[in-house]
Amino acid sequence: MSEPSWSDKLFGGFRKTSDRLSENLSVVSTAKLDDATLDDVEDALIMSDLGPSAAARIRAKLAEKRFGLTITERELKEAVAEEIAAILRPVAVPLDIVAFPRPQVILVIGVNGSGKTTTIAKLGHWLQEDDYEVMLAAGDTFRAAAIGQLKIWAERIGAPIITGPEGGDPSAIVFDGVKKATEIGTDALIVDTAGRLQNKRELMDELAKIRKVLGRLNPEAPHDVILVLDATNGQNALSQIEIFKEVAGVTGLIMTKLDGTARGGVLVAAAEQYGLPIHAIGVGETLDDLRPFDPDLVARVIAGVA
Ligand SMILES: Nc1nc2c(ncn2[C@@H]2O[C@H](COP(=O)(O)OP(=O)(O)OP(=O)(O)O)[C@@H](O)[C@H]2O)c(=O)[nH]1
Repeated sequence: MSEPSWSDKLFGGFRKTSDRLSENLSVVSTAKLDDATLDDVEDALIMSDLGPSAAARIRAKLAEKRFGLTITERELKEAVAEEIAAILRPVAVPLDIVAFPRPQVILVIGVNGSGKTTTIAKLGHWLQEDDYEVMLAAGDTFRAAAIGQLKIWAERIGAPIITGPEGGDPSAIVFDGVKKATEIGTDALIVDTAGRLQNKRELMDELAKIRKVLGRLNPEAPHDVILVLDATNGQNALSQIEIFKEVAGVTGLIMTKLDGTARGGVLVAAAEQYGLPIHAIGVGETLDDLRPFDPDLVARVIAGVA
């Protein structure tokens, strides 16, 4: 049997999300696009985690283009897909390795369990496939388990890793990482961090210290601060963006666990509300399950017309 194509896999992963939106939109069936129908569409979008702001925007666009026309369910879904794509396109920004001098320093933050460690490994693997040399740094020194897990992933992808003792100073590890990466000409240094939100002050202080230490080696670093979000958290993922944006200067997002959740609509809410680049999406637990963020395909999959 041949391997499922990427869009089949994406569609499979997003099935619960698209089923939910389809089900919510099907209340509309063939109908005249009047205020009452538009209300139903807006409610369906909100119930599917797209958020009130994206829902209002999509409603307004549908009204602008088709008010008073009779529309089939399929046409409605096509039209919704088009408006979702319009929201997603501006934030679909691939992660480019452009730092000069090398390495490009990529800090990865996110609450425990968001998929941060796995995403670091997947991202490393992805960059290696594009012929970049990658190094990892175990800056989450808060838990020994985090260091151990990252070591295992580093071995699996065959990337060097900089570690320190549990409870050690993350900025010292990052410093060592940049020095070593510079010495051996590594393209990207991907840094795991302890993304605890319980204490904003501590997190801010820790990141400020990392920035200060990095600044001594390269004022441009860190080049990227990527927030990893777990889509299954739904609206809660949005409040994490809000907080991390404020305390950590997030430059981009990766949303994980889009496979098997009905809450993938939150991707659209995040794009609409925050406008931060979405570099990639995670749709599974293996190394190949980090994927470029294709806004048109994702929009069609969410709307159930892929
Ligand atoms: N289904 C699915 N599972 C994922 C995805 N990304 C990560 N996971 C799983 O989510 C769990 C948590 O992932 P980790 O990478 O350990 O998350 P973390 O944020 O580093 O968590 P801690 O190690 O607890 O801080 C693991 O079981 C991963 O296999 C994804 O895209 N899809």
